[in-house]
Amino acid sequence: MSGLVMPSGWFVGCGNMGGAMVAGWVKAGVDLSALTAISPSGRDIPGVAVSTDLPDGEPEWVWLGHKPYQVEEVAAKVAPRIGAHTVILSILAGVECASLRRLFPEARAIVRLMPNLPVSDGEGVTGLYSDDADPALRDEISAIVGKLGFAPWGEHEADLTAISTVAGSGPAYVARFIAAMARQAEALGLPAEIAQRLALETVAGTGVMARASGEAMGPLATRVASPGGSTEAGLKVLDGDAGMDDLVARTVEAARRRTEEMAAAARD
Ligand SMILES: NC(=O)C1=CN([C@@H]2O[C@H](COP(=O)(O)OP(=O)(O)OC[C@H]3O[C@@H](n4cnc5c(N)ncnc54)[C@H](OP(=O)(O)O)[C@@H]3O)[C@@H](O)[C@H]2O)C=CC1
Ligand SMILES: O=C(O)[C@@H]1CCC=N1
Repeated sequence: MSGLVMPSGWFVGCGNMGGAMVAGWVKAGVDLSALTAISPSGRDIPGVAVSTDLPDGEPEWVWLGHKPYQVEEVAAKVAPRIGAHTVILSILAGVECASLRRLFPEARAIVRLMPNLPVSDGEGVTGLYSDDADPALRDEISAIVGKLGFAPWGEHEADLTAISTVAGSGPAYVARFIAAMARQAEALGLPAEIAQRLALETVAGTGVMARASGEAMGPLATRVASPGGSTEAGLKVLDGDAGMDDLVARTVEAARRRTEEMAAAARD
């Protein structure tokens, strides 16, 4: 055990993302004995007690991990069960603090988090934001969420949109990039399994190396690309019109627009 104890409470909707957070805490040795995952299906969630209904007693922390469009329905059940000491911690994409405060008027504090899936291995990114959490609560939350990886607090609520559309969605984008690299390795004649593995190891290895050295991406790429060589020829395509920057800009903008739509839906 890490000595860290999760405050008593509920994780309401603990699916792909909530389950990844629980897995990360279990690996980090966080004591989850006071946490109950609320799962309508009652399916097993390794590392945490599961209930199909809200347990008795007033929770200290309530994590919201269901889908954003379910927030009104969930709040109708949860809000009457919380007290002035309860903290709401929401991972719902787009749903703003003001919307959560409207739905949970009694809560001690409203905290928004934007995690990503690698939290399951302590390698995640989790953006944090609150209008009303005091410094002691922020420190307590940072200690727990910091066990899942990099966990910066945003200065403005809009920072969470940036974190969501880049880091929250990021593992899906990176998965597409790895798959595209693997397809090309296969097209050049490698067996599918080797092609997949080399694409994955290339991305993972580059990340590990860059994190260890702190080297910026520009010089890193330059170290690979010999002048007049093959990488330079490849980079001219990636760096050209409608290349990587344009593709990523359009991708992130589409995610940002959808985040704004989800925020607007929850404001009603
Ligand atoms: N997936 C990701 O990478 C990220 C997701 N998020 C956010 O996390 C949230 C969940 O996404 P994700 O984990 O992918 O979705 P999932 O569908 O995997 O999980 C949602 C969970 O909600 C539970 N649920 C369904 N209906 C209700 C209800 N009425 N009351 C309580 N719980 C309910 C389900 O429980 P069961 O199946 O046990 O019945 C399900 O496991 C979303 O709000 C999303 O914006 C944020 C960052 C990244
Ligand atoms: O797709 C979504 O809406 C959420 C937000 C970031 C990752 N998944």
